[in-house]
Amino acid sequence: MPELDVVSQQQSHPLSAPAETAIGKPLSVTAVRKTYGAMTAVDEVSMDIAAGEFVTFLGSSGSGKTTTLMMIAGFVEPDSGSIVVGGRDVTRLAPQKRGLGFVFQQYLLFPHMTVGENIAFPLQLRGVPKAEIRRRVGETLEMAGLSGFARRRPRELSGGQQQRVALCRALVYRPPVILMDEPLGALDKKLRDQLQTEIKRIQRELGLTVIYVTHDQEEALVLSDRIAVMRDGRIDQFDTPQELFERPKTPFVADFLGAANFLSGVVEDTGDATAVRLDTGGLLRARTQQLPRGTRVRAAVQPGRLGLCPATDGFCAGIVETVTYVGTLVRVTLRPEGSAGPDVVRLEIPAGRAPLIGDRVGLTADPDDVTVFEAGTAG
Ligand SMILES: Nc1ncnc2c1ncn2[C@@H]1O[C@H](COP(=O)(O)OP(=O)(O)OP(=O)(O)O)[C@@H](O)[C@H]1O
Repeated sequence: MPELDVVSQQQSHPLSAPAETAIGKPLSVTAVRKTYGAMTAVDEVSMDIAAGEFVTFLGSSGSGKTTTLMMIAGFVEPDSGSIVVGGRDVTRLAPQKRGLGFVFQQYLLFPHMTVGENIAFPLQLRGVPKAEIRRRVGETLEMAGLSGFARRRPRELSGGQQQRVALCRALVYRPPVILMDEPLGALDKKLRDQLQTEIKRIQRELGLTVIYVTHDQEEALVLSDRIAVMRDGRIDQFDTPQELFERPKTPFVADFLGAANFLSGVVEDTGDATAVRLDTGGLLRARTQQLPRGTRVRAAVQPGRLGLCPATDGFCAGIVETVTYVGTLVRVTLRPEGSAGPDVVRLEIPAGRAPLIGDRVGLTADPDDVTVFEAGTAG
């Protein structure tokens, strides 16, 4: 049984603990709202997060990610709505009474304490006996690859090491839910990739529930079981990375996650697929949404889902403007023919099929990869 697998993995882990303390708890946010004067920072956000799930709040600056996280943490009081962790309503509880762990961008380590003392601190607060503290600090350092660093002070560590200590300090008392706000934001890409892998490994091994804030799409895609895409204090869509890519519910989601191409047109035919007569003249088929004939629409296609064909065969023809090699892929930009289309269409295709700059080519797309939005849909 899968549940037993999770428990047995945990028991073999250095941070092993009874299942009821080590496995993450579910969390429900219901209609939380926060205003600052006339500004609505978070507008009736609701979500149910399962035990052991890794959820990311993704959105541009000012979309309400941090405010939502801070309401869950207890540092910001919601105007209305409720927050329930593991069946307990914590909406009006002080942060330290919620039993949650935090890791923020600024590591917030105590500079006068050693690494070991920093990690021991949350356990001391909870009155854990000294011998037990020593054991748990040692185990946590080992898990984070920091054995041998216990006596150093934070200033004697690199940024990545300090961030790992901050992670250890959040993990050491085995909180059922860990909240992370751009914890890797200050680090360079290589270190970020490495720590992303570690965070994910630890989260899986301990079965923790994690809520993670980032504005970095790639980071969200790598880490998350589900992503809440936020805009203007609301959740546009809360789904798995695959669903967000394949079935974006708004143009904003299509654009934010994949830098989609948008092509305008009018629904000409419905049936097995929706046929869209594009402003550039061609016919594009989409299987995703049925809209009445004559509806003005925008069709979204991700760059990786477009293919090249002879200029006369595709739904759109154009001239290749740039070809950029990115490993085994090439990024191609195409200037579509006709004055009514987008300025440029972006494709990402295998390097072996790269066209030449100046080639006149056509575009193809599988109807399953085309999402159609009514023109005027927000975003
Ligand atoms: N204490 C505050 N007083 C007034 N306005 C605030 C306060 N905190 C946040 N806001 C506003 O609420 C909105 C949401 O802010 P929030 O920090 O939640 O966004 P965010 O998505 O986390 O952005 P970022 O990625 O830039 O951190 C913003 O417009 C912000 O200016």
